[in-house]
Amino acid sequence: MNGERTRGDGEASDGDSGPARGGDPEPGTRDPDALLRRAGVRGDPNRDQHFLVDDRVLDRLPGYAEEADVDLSHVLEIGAGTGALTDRLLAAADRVTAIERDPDLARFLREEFAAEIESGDLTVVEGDALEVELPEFTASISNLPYGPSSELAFRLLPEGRPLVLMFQREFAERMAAEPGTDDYGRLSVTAGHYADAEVVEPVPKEAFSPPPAVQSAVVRTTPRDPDYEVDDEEFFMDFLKAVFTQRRKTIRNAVRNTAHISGLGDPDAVVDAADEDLMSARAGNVTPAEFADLATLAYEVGEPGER
Ligand SMILES: C[S@@+](CC[C@H](N)C(=O)[O-])C[C@H]1O[C@@H](n2cnc3c(N)ncnc32)[C@H](O)[C@@H]1O
Repeated sequence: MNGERTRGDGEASDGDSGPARGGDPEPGTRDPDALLRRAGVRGDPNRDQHFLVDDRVLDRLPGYAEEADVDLSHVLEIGAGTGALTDRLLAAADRVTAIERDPDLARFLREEFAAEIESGDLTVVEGDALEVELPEFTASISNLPYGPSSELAFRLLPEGRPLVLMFQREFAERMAAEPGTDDYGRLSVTAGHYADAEVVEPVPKEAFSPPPAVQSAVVRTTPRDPDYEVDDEEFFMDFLKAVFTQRRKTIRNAVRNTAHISGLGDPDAVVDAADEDLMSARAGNVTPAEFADLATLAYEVGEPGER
């Protein structure tokens, strides 16, 4: 642990730790405020830049993977910023690959972590994490940029690796929600297709500089196969998207009203062939396995076509 300092307690004192004082700091000891000062940045919310400055949260993030016995031989970090989390990851992992889109921050990371790059412990990839080729990694631990967080999560989840990711709190809770709860929705089913998801820590705005507009939360996902089978994964995802656009309607009406999204040529055939009770339910109460059975039936009898 790096002490019990939190944001705003007036103890931002070790601003001279790190290379600026001469010598290379031990991984896991860099002060987040000092990194911000050395990088000379403030964080631009328009570029999804909210840097973690609470040491306790930074210290706990790799711990969520460690306590789940996650293989940390090659950790992927998306959106490395000034490297406060990168530094903690270097202390916990054998090897880290850090992706950062902002060229100024990528340059700073290459300077700040020159020794770790030189030793092969760290690779800095400058680019958009939605576009660059991802390396083979054993886990990802990231404070994600919130703008593309959904796309990034669904880029990572199919890789079948454990993830510890910071999201907007509402997104995190929807991702981990169970059927029958207010938060349960398309995101819960689609994320649950790849992994078990749990919210391990809510994180207040004050943990970041600059503070974001909304609260955050850390989600840990553990990959596993779903307890159902679907013939066509793409159709399953489109079918979920379709019926959840009408979550207040019965599944019967949702299937009928959303053929333009699901691509079903004959939604009535699906309604006629499906279980009556299921057709009278609402999407928020239907389990992933029930959705999978219904999507399989829809694929067989509903004439899926162009989407
Ligand atoms: C929420 S900040 C986290 C920074 C750092 N990991 C931390 O915890 O302090 C997100 C970072 O992702 C970067 N970023 C934004 N969009 C990105 C993208 N599409 N690909 C890679 N990095 C991105 C931002 O420049 C920013 O440094």
